[in-house]
Amino acid sequence: MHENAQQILNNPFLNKGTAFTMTERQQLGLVGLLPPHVQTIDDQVKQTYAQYLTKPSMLEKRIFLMSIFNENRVLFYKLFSQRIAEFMPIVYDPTIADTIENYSSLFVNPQNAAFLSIDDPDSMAAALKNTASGRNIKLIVVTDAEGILGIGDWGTQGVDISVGKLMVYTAAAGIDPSEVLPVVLDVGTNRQSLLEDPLYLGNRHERVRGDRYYDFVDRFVQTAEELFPDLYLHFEDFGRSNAANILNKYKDKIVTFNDDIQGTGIIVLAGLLGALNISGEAFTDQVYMSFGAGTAGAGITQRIYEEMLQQGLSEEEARSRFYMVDKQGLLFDDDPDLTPEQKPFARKRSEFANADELKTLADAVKAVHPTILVGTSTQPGAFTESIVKEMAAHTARPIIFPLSNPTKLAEAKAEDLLKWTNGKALVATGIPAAPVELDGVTYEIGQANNALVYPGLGLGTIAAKARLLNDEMISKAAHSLGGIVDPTEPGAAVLPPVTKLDIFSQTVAEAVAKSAVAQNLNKEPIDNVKKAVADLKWVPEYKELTD
Ligand SMILES: NC(=O)c1ccc[n+]([C@@H]2O[C@H](COP(=O)([O-])OP(=O)(O)OC[C@H]3O[C@@H](n4cnc5c(N)ncnc54)[C@H](O)[C@@H]3O)[C@@H](O)[C@H]2O)c1
Ligand SMILES: O=C(O)C[C@H](O)C(=O)O
Ligand SMILES: [Mn+2]
Repeated sequence: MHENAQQILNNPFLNKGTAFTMTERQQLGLVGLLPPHVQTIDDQVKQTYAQYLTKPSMLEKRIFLMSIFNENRVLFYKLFSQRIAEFMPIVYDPTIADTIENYSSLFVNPQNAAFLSIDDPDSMAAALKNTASGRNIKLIVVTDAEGILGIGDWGTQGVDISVGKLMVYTAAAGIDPSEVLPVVLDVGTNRQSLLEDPLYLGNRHERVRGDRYYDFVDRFVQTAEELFPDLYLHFEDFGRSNAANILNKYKDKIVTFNDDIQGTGIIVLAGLLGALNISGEAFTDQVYMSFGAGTAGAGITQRIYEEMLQQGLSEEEARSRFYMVDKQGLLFDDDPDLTPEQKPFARKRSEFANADELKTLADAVKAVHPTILVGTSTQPGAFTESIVKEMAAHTARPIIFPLSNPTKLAEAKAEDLLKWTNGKALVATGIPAAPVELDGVTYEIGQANNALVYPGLGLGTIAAKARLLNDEMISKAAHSLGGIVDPTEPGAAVLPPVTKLDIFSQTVAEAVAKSAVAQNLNKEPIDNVKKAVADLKWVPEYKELTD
């Protein structure tokens, strides 16, 4: 046996399985290691998909697809890119939540992720080098797993969100899978059931907080930047008390992105622009209510506020359009528990005769009459029939986005929102939702999930070799999604369909890269932005491994 043959078969970036040609088999020492018939990638895709169909549950389907991912990246992405809309709920949200909750007991393969432990910070550079293994890393998704989706703290098991987000980057935007690195910062977990689980694979202690935590994050950022100079650093699912701090610390220095704050802000803004395109109402006339004013809720609010300014409102006028509701009820400026991100949007008690009574969403909706209601609260069913009907009684086309993930945490179902409002509600959901039939109209439901924008945003920023990812680029990303849906079509969705994710990721990327170049943020000259984006795109085809 050729000494590298087994290594090649075990390397998912090189392995082609039965598709190794006869010449490759001879030159690489693979003769006899594979059944004699050489398959094409299309044969492999057909066979793999047929096996996939035999798996009885979404979780088993995901486990099967991940076994292909573990063994052969090109085959995995060939299959995924042909069936993006079908596979998204399996590979990504909501099924990914099940695999995160069960990560330790399901563990078979580390999936080329870097596990960085706060108990061993001195090994960080070695750990990153070992996992990169000489690859030119341009994109990292890092999590500390304190706020995974809406399911909370999952310690080391949260690594799957980094792996999953990166899979969508490649399937949607063609980011080269050999140039990405999923990372988990294991700083402990406060989930007692994990600490007590004999199978738990992470550090068995409570989350480290304060300076030691921030020093560890900083050491990670510095080390990653040194090792990978062209890095786009994506932060995912950090906790409410850290996410914005980390973004604010680094966003003016390096190319960094917080998906829950910025990605969600972009997709919700795009969804609102789509909804108002359908209703014909003005953006600046809207009254916005955020239910669940945490990382995502505050990030979205800030983006919508920036848009109000851009559309001509003064800061004071713009602020007057926003209301935040969290556990306490409507947020007021005398509340000592407000987060720094909530403060600018908290109201004065003097604005309401009954301010002290506004302790629930129902009270707040009744007092404010919002035209837009966005849920990022992790409270299932919080958008009740009576709340929705109350909202619809005061606005012709209520815009309602229940965005909490996964499915079990959504504030409402699209179907109910349409039924309760006789089809008037303009709806988008965090997880995919089937079309709704009502009174002879088929309502397509847009998916307001940051996965619809972060791949294009990353592709555009990397293609432009931008020094930073700034607000202007973010705003352009949100606006670029307009014009894909025909708003005159009855039941039109507020956002473009996931079936076109690969196409509009390109659109987003071009808009973002163009903005970077227009602002002189590109580190190297670029004459043709479209070409720069197209040239970066990786396609899932086998490359000849012989010389
Ligand atoms: N669709 C998307 O693209 C998208 C993006 C990001 C987050 N999300 C979802 O949004 C949810 C929140 O995520 P996050 O990262 O902002 O988490 P977070 O913990 O930072 O924020 C959640 C907020 O909800 C508040 N909350 C909890 N119980 C409440 C109650 N009973 N009433 C009102 N508010 C309550 C919390 O106090 C907190 O401020 C999650 O379910 C997540 O999956 C969706
Ligand atoms: O991961 C998702 O589905 C979207 C978002 O980033 C979330 O945290 O819910
Ligand atoms: Mn997230």
